[in-house]
Amino acid sequence: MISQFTKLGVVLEGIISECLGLPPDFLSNYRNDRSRDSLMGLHYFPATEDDNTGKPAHEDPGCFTILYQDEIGGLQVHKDDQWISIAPSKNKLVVNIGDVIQVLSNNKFKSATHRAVSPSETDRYSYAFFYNVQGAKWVEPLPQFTEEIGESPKYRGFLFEEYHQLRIKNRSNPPDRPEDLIHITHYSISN
Ligand SMILES: O=C(O)CCC(=O)C(=O)O
Ligand SMILES: [Fe+2]
Repeated sequence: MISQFTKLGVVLEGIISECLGLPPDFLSNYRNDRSRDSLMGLHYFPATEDDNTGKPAHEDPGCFTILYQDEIGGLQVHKDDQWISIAPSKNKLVVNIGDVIQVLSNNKFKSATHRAVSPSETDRYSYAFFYNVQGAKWVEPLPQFTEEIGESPKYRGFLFEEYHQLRIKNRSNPPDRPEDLIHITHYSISN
């Protein structure tokens, strides 16, 4: 399964690079080390009477994520102030843009805010394949989306590892107030 996702990711890297107006091999060169890519199998238990949060709203930190959900459904994407349910289908994969692409493109592409709702009375399974970058990778808005077009960078640069660790800490050591959770806006430059 990992090798299938990896093959698909290589195709998607090219498509996303071209959609951004970059050379088709841009992302594959940028992501020259695939050691941080990971496949996660997720098992959601049925919702309880007062809580149907499967996975709370978030953006994925890496480049992009390929999601496969079973026929139960529950994946939702936030758009125009609404939660849109993504209908499950055996033949459907969902690709979410992640924070790294948002930063590289200086917000031209937005990382998808999404969540998973737990089903009532049944279990749910999904798979997420995370296309990350290696920990030592420096992430900052590319000149093509800043100085070359007269735009100021919307983020300061950071090491992917640092951001990834902060995101892991959100889960392992959650802050008392939800507004203190670390998002990519942690690196925003306010002009
Ligand atoms: O289970 C799902 O459909 C979504 C999982 C997800 O968004 C994640 O693991 O980052
Ligand atoms: Fe996610």
